[in-house]
Amino acid sequence: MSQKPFADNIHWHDSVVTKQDRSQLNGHKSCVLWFTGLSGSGKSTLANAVNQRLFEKKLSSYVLDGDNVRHGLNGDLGFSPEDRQENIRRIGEVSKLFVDNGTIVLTAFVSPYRDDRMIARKLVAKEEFIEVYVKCNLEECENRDPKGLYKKARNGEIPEFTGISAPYEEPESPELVISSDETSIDTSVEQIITFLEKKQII
Ligand SMILES: Nc1ncnc2c1ncn2[C@@H]1O[C@H](COP(=O)(O)OS(=O)(=O)O)[C@@H](OP(=O)(O)O)[C@H]1O
Ligand SMILES: Nc1ncnc2c1ncn2[C@@H]1O[C@H](COP(=O)(O)OP(=O)(O)O)[C@@H](O)[C@H]1O
Repeated sequence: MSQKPFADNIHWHDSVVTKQDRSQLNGHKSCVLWFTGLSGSGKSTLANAVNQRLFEKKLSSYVLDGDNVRHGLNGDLGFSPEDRQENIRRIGEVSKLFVDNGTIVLTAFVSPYRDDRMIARKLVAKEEFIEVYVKCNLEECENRDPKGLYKKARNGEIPEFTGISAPYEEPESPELVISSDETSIDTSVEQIITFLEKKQII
């Protein structure tokens, strides 16, 4: 079966209200802040802290979080490489819609495979995709173990666990690297906000 079996019968509708119109209304540009890193590295913590700062500045932003999205939209997916790819593909498409809506979307997914992250990157314009590598050594992630998952993974209760029994491919040229095992949450948030200001997104 072809990947898009109904493509011939589907037609694209351009929106009358454009992304530029929405950006003008919001007073800022839109983008994807794509947080990637090991479980426990701090993706959710940082994405939510940045989101809070943006909210306080009265900017339009939204967090898409791995755990939450897997409860609904991607509830049918597991953690095989194929399922992770589909997970990231869907999140990429959802992010694109948010960007079109003029929103700064912050995604917090392990997204361990370079090729999958590249698929998400290519869905939006070059300057709209900001890969944020939340770098944290495995030992520190295991010490944090906020959900007790590393313990379970070490006990063999969770197969294909990233960092333990499944790979994490480090980003080669991310727009931002946050060393969360060396940098405080506040300083990291500042680093990301400063980046958005420097790029004149906000
Ligand atoms: N096998 C395995 N490997 C990695 N992570 C696992 C696994 N099983 C469950 N979890 C929990 O699910 C969260 C990762 O989901 P993601 O959607 O971010 O994963 S992925 O991007 O598709 O790889 C991840 O959330 P975070 O801890 O927030 O990263 C884990 O809590
Ligand atoms: N500098 C830091 N940056 C981010 N998180 C940190 C930092 N120091 C400690 N933490 C803690 O590490 C844990 C990271 O968990 P979480 O944000 O859920 O990670 P992830 O979403 O990557 O799985 C949280 O309990 C957070 O408070």
